[in-house]
Amino acid sequence: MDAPTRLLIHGAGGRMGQALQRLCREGEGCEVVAAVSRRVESRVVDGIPQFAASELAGVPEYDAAVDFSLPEGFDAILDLCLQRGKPLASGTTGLSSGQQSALDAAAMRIPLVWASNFSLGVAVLHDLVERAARALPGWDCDIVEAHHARKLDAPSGTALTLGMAAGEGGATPRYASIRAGDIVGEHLVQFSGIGERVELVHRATNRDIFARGALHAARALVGREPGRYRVRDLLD
Ligand SMILES: NC(=O)C1=CN([C@@H]2O[C@H](COP(=O)(O)OP(=O)(O)OC[C@H]3O[C@@H](n4cnc5c(N)ncnc54)[C@H](OP(=O)(O)O)[C@@H]3O)[C@@H](O)[C@H]2O)C=CC1
Ligand SMILES: O=C(O)C1=N[C@H](C(=O)O)C[C@H](O)C1
Repeated sequence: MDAPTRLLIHGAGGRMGQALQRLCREGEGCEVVAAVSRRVESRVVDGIPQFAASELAGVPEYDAAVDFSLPEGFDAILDLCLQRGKPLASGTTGLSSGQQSALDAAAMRIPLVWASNFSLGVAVLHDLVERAARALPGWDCDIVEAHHARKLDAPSGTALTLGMAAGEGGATPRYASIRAGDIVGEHLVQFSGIGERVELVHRATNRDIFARGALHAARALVGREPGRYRVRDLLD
């Protein structure tokens, strides 16, 4: 059997970080060697070593990093992966255009993937949206996304990426955001013509779909040439 992939999880104390740590404890072929959050209360939780963001430079050796933090924490994990020459799988949304450019530059030196949504369903939805936009020229295109009340960025990263797919197909999307309750993540892309409407919808009901996708991507990056990979490049 292959040795488990040694992972650094950045943003470990958050909703996604907790899901990632639980899945790694349950299997997934990964061992978490460092769980990094803004602040830590205990040095070890369920056998996983915990580090504060201020201690990032001192984390132990790892094979790949998985980042689900916030834009203000993103630069530090990208820098660490560059210094150590290690792959990075990031799902942090709300990044600035400068941070996206930094990802492009880093991809000359390390293998990395950034995805606004690591679910398989949304990967398929991108293609459907582009195809619908191409087939329905002149129709109105609206993207409505709904997330839990604590989500900070709007529109969601997924909505913006779906908007780019619609744009590739020639549409000019408008965005609307709902922040309510504990909604995991829902995206509706609506094309409206005269007398008819096409609706493409994805509903996430569990964060494990994102976490599994990111863990798979992180493992798949190990040993690859430097480059900016897409989720679909890393599917089996
Ligand atoms: N691409 C995808 O498939 C998905 C992307 N996301 C995105 O992932 C990100 C995280 O989401 P979620 O888990 O819900 O958010 P949370 O707010 O629950 O968690 C954020 C985590 O990041 C940590 N953090 C914040 N600032 C820093 C920093 N400066 N340095 C290090 N760590 C920091 C927080 O630390 P502390 O615990 O100490 O506060 C916390 O652990 C968001 O951008 C979200 O949009 C979410 C789901 C799926
Ligand atoms: O913050 C979240 O929760 C999510 N964020 C991502 C986004 O901004 O699109 C992906 C998913 O929808 C959940």
